[in-house]
Amino acid sequence: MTSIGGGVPSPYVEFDRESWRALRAGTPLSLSPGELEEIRGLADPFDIDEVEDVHLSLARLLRLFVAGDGRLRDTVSAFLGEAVAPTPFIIGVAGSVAVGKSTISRLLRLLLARGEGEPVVELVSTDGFLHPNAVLAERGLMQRKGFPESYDRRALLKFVSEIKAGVPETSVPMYEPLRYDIVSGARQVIRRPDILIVEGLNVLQSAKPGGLALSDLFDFSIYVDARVDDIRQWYIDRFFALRRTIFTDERSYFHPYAQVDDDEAAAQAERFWRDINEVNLVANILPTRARATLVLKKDRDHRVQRVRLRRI
Ligand SMILES: Nc1ncnc2c1ncn2[C@@H]1O[C@H](COP(=O)(O)OP(=O)(O)O)[C@@H](O)[C@H]1O
Ligand SMILES: CC(C)(COP(=O)(O)O)[C@@H](O)C(=O)NCCC(=O)O
Repeated sequence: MTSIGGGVPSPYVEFDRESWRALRAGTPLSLSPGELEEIRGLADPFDIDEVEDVHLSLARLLRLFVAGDGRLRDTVSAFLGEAVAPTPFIIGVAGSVAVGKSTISRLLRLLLARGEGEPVVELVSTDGFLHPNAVLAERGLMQRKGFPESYDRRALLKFVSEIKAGVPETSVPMYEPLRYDIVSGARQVIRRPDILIVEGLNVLQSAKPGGLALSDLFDFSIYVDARVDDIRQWYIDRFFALRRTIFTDERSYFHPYAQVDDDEAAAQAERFWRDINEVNLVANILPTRARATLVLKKDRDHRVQRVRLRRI
């Protein structure tokens, strides 16, 4: 048993990369190099070793959890003497800006969808629930994008509750990173998936006293973790990669940063990191880490080096 210091036993089982990899237990690699390229985020050096060493074991564990959920439902059905309809299995993926949540979520979606019975797996990012820029500006929150108060938390909770309740169809608003804003009127339609992945900075926030938190509806949650200084560097590296790509588009909110010199761009990226994203990480996101079922800890090179799994 691992200890959390002072001799107090830890509620987690901890694995290094090698011992976690062994838990893949023959799970086949069902992903081509082309598919890996498609799901990899910009400036994320994610590679096939990462899938083989980390995510196949994780996919196996998630499938076991989904199967266990089904057995629990059978138990309740037996108790009630009538069949209880299955509800979607909900997975939350949390962590800082620029930590690589989207890549991991896209990969899990693909791996899980290729499991036995080919379940329907949907992925929703919480950015669609950000208030539009006009609302953020009116509330003085433009420098707080990504903070809990920058989201329509009620709408997000309603959406996940609807999914958990098994509604046949629902939809979520859409965010366009290029324009840095909600696309007015656009919706992503979600039709009763077997598994839903909800990815975002704040998905593990706790509720106000007496309230219901999003994470109360999760069947499994993952926190993607790394040292703050390493994430800062990844944020800046990605800002430079975006400068060479998306920011060159005149419609990009960040287009002005494609036109300044490298020193000015670096200074601006540092400011965005220090004044917005690091404050949010330290004040709001990191404190939710202990609520995750599983923590993936990345090293400086973006490679997962340790995995912590909560004892159930
Ligand atoms: N300014 C931007 N313009 C366009 N795309 C962006 C911008 N910032 C981030 N992205 C993209 O949005 C996605 C989510 O990024 P982020 O919220 O930082 O989470 P993470 O890096 O953990 O996936 C990533 O795929 C990233 O490449
Ligand atoms: C869109 C985000 C708030 C992330 O949204 P999420 O899907 O995690 O809810 C974030 O990527 C972002 O744009 N932050 C604003 C600060 C910045 O531009 O760096």
